[in-house]
Amino acid sequence: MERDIHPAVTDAADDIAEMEIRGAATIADAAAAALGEQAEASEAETPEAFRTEIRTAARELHETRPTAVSLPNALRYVLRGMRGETVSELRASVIEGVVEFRRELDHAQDNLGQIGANRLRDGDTIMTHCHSTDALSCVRHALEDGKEISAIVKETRPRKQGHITAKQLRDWDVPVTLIVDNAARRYLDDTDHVLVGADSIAADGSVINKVGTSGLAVNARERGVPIMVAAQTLKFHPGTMTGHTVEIEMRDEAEILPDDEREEIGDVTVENPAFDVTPPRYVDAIVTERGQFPPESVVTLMRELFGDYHASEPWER
Ligand SMILES: O=P(O)(O)OC[C@H]1O[C@H](OP(=O)(O)O)[C@H](O)[C@@H]1O
Repeated sequence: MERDIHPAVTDAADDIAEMEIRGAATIADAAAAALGEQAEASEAETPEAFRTEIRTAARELHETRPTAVSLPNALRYVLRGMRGETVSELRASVIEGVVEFRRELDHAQDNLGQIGANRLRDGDTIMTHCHSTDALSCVRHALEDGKEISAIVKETRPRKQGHITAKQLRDWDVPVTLIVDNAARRYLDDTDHVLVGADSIAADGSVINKVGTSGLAVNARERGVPIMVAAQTLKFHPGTMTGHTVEIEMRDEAEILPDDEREEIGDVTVENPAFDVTPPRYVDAIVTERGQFPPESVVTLMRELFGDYHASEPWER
């Protein structure tokens, strides 16, 4: 069956695993697009062969990274919409589902951005962690509303995605101060909002985001700086409604300690968790395309959105 998988799927899966494609929303978008290419190019001769092919492709994409729930949510969206009696009907339904999913994702990010922008005042300084397209959508809308925004950007070790944020903000003419992660507490005194994204939001309102978010949130709370999480509902983790926890991805040690440096230090254990969990009490608002929510109340919206969720995933059948 493996040979029927389109190169667009294996390439997307490799790029997601290697973080050439990264960021929860971007990963979801790329995975959906790859499923669309699989459907388009499929040479399956029977409906069952077609279904198997799409499920196999979805499984390959699913196995890349475990934490951002936007990925399984995207795959589920497309696979649940797969219907028809013939290969061509099935193909059309998958392609249509992909187009619809990607359109909704763009709309959600745009709507969320407008809602998040309403929280920002003219002249505010934000502090960012990592690179989040949902968070940047809030800044973009605030700028479009004519507000002046400045940014303190944490570089975000070990992969320094803060540089991507800094570049985007500079392209929008936003004044940027880049700091090392360890300087964050000092600069919170100059910050009006901490603004971050999310890879997953749990049913209790916990925010799973790039490692370092929880420490930043605790420090911000101590300093009285509000913490705003920009996360479209695609980031809601349905499994957490039924007692599952969100798996935290452990990445390669070499991201922290390259081999040559390791040789100098000697035999040490290196741990490289990519994400951490910020408890709801440190978060002021979760901004979604459906409005802003205190973290403790997201479960109500999750029930509405995932009411029919059950643990068996469509790509496992
Ligand atoms: O969906 P958007 O808002 O773009 O990004 C959400 C989150 O995804 C990223 O993870 P990684 O860099 O892929 O490990 C960051 O943790 C970021 O906050």
